[in-house]
Amino acid sequence: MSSQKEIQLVKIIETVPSLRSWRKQFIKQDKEVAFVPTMGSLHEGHLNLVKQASERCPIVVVSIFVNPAQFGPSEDLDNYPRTLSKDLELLRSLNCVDTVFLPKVKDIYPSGIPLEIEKQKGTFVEVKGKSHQLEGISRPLFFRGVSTVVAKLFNIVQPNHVFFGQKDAQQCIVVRTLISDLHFPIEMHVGATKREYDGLAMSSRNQYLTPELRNYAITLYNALTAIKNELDKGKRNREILLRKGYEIVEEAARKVKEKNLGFELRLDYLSLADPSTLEELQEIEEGKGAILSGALYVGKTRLIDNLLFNCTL
Ligand SMILES: Nc1ncnc2c1ncn2[C@@H]1O[C@H](COP(=O)(O)OP(=O)(O)OP(=O)(O)O)[C@@H](O)[C@H]1O
Ligand SMILES: CC(C)(CO)[C@@H](O)C(=O)[O-]
Ligand code: BAL
Repeated sequence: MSSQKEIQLVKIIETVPSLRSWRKQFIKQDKEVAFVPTMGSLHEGHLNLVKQASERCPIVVVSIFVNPAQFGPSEDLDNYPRTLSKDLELLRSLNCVDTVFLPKVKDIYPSGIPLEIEKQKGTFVEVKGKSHQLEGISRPLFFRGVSTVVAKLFNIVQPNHVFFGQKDAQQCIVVRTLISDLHFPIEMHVGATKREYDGLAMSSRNQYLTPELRNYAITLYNALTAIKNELDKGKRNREILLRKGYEIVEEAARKVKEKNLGFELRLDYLSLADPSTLEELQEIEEGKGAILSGALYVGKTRLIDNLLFNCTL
């Protein structure tokens, strides 16, 4: 008998009909399928979701698709990191992924997908009421793009369980609503945010950061942590809470300016929002929770992060 651990082969599927016909066998075998949608450039945050998926289901599908519809016309679609061979290596090394789905843009968007909304044709999905706040203020078409691709991928993969990361908190809320409103027979799971040694949330976009930018990328997490500490101490007023966060960002931005580092540290927003409505809270009522989140431009790189207070996604 060989002492070597059996290495599981990872199937790579690139077309919708092949994915569908591969998927069919598990319906007949009554085996549940877990699905982890990604845009690739994988890191420990993604891999952790994949491991959770394999603990839940015997069959695991990961998709890698950089979805044009969720990028604004002046965002980083062209530069978004694409590291397919390394991604496949990482997924193989986990030894628990059955199939990696790599669809083509033309198959997901048969009518094409220009980034200008007036030129778009075809079918789009919008989760109204959960998409216009927070991230939706800075990225007005972002959740329309996410909801559309997620609905298409769910229809193609037909998963029983799907896994998303807390790092993209509003995305979790939008997808949960979509699953419920469109009656997808899917159970959603949210994995905790994986962080670097100093607390920076792992993100594919961290690859854009030079060592100098990386030193300041932690500012958002520091601001959120300071606010969370105040919450834990019993403070409940928005102004008092957020002031702590603004001070931390202002201090770091001042340092960047003084040192003449050649980039700008700019806060996009800090938010203290109701976990169900996503509306901004003036005061956190007794027994209620909040989503504490923000976005920070570190040079040209826009990073997001969040911490939860007395709530889940
Ligand atoms: N640090 C993390 N911890 C846990 N899950 C994560 C983390 N980063 C991303 N995810 C999750 O992985 C899935 C795929 O995300 P995506 O491919 O966009 O990666 P990303 O690192 O979030 O990239 P981006 O730089 O675009 O934010 C999403 O459900 C996302 O929430
Ligand atoms: C869910 C997703 C894969 C849709 O493109 C993307 O928004 C992401 O990676 O978080
Ligand atoms: N993880 C979210 C993908 C995006 O920012 O486009």
